[in-house]
Amino acid sequence: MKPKTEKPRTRAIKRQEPAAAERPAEGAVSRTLFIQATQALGAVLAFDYPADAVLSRHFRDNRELGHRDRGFIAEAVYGVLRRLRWLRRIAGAEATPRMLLLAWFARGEGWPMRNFEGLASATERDWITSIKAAEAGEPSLAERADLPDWLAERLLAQMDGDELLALAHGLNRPAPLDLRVNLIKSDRDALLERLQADGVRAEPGRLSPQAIRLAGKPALQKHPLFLDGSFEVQDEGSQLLGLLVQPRRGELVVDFCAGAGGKTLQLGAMMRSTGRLYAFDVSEKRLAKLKPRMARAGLSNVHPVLIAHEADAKVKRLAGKADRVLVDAPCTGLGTLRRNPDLKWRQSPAAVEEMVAKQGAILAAAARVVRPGGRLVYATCSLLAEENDGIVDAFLAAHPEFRALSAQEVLAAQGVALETGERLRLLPHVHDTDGFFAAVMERAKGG
Ligand SMILES: C[S@@+](CC[C@H](N)C(=O)[O-])C[C@H]1O[C@@H](n2cnc3c(N)ncnc32)[C@H](O)[C@@H]1O
Repeated sequence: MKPKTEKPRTRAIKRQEPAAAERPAEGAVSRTLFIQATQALGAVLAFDYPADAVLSRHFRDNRELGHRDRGFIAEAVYGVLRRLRWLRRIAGAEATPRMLLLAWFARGEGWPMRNFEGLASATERDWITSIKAAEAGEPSLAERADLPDWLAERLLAQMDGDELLALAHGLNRPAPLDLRVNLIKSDRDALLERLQADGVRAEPGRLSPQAIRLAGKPALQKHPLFLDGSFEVQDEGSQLLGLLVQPRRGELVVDFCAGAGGKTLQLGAMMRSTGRLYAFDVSEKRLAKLKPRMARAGLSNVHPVLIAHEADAKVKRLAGKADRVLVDAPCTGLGTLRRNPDLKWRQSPAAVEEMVAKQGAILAAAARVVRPGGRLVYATCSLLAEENDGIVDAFLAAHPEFRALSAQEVLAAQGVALETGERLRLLPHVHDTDGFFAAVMERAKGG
């Protein structure tokens, strides 16, 4: 079963002002805020919807929550999601959301006992004291990695135990905030200077020449440079996928799985708003989100096209015509666990199987759109070989008219020095980006 993606429901709870006696010690939080976090966590742990959607709903239903309170709740919920397996080991397999949160603050955040006064009952405080001692028994590798067994097993087929732990550690750290400069409106140095002049702590990205990495997570949605389209938020790793496509002015380019257009906007800007860039997707809702972003970015070369499926007549009409095609395939998203830690608990072997079938079909359909001599890029934000090399190997075996190009060489030609070999593999603990995979292929001139 694929996890659901929309419409979470959480119960609104009334917020009362804490009585003087309830006020927290320094570093602690109020009893009311803790109850809010418990409610939000309970809703998230149903795993019916993505955690970010459940939290947004919770905040909409509880509008009195201020910026700091929201931050506290979100961080607490994400903290528990990242370390859920470890916390259940400490707090018990049947631990309630409240117990998980108490265990998280006691062990994960290392709160001293005085922070629990006024927050937890005497019985709970006794329990917290007991769980502050080390847990019994040797944890398994999957428990240490805080991954479900099935996922740890698959990753262990691709790497050794030490690397798995290093990867898991990288996936359990919060992701930094990266921006991509819009090349038709600004350049990186100029944008950096303007942001820094506004007090935004920022530095050039280390991998993508279009990237700026921010210190902390400033809210920039109302910043004039965001509103005038000078930048977009885009993970630096994701930007490298756009570089692999390397679109040029005047070309016909297809972003086959465009979604809300994270990469479409980058491709459109690299084309300097010339040529034709088709943004295909099966989701009307996601494509609708692309439209205001295109306008803000000042792009007039993007054509969003809603398709029913990959074999839609609108796709077939472009057969053999595109200079470049990007397939940013739907996937399990396991490379984005830093941002979406709930995914490791919501995905399943059955979901992987379903994805693999879909990915193969989409890649084969997208390949038909590539002109002879044109380029095809297949990418995912998954860590699993079956969604990555497995799809590309099967595709190349069945399509002798396509040959592999070296991702490393394509990037090097654009000034990106990355020892990645033929296929791009980005990993959080190595590159400090989300996990990404990409393969670059070219259709033979007479193919
Ligand atoms: C990884 S997301 C794309 C993210 C997007 N490229 C970005 O950079 O923001 C995969 C997208 O594939 C779309 N999709 C799923 N099945 C598809 C199909 N058969 N044909 C085209 N797009 C499809 C999904 O709706 C989703 O938006």
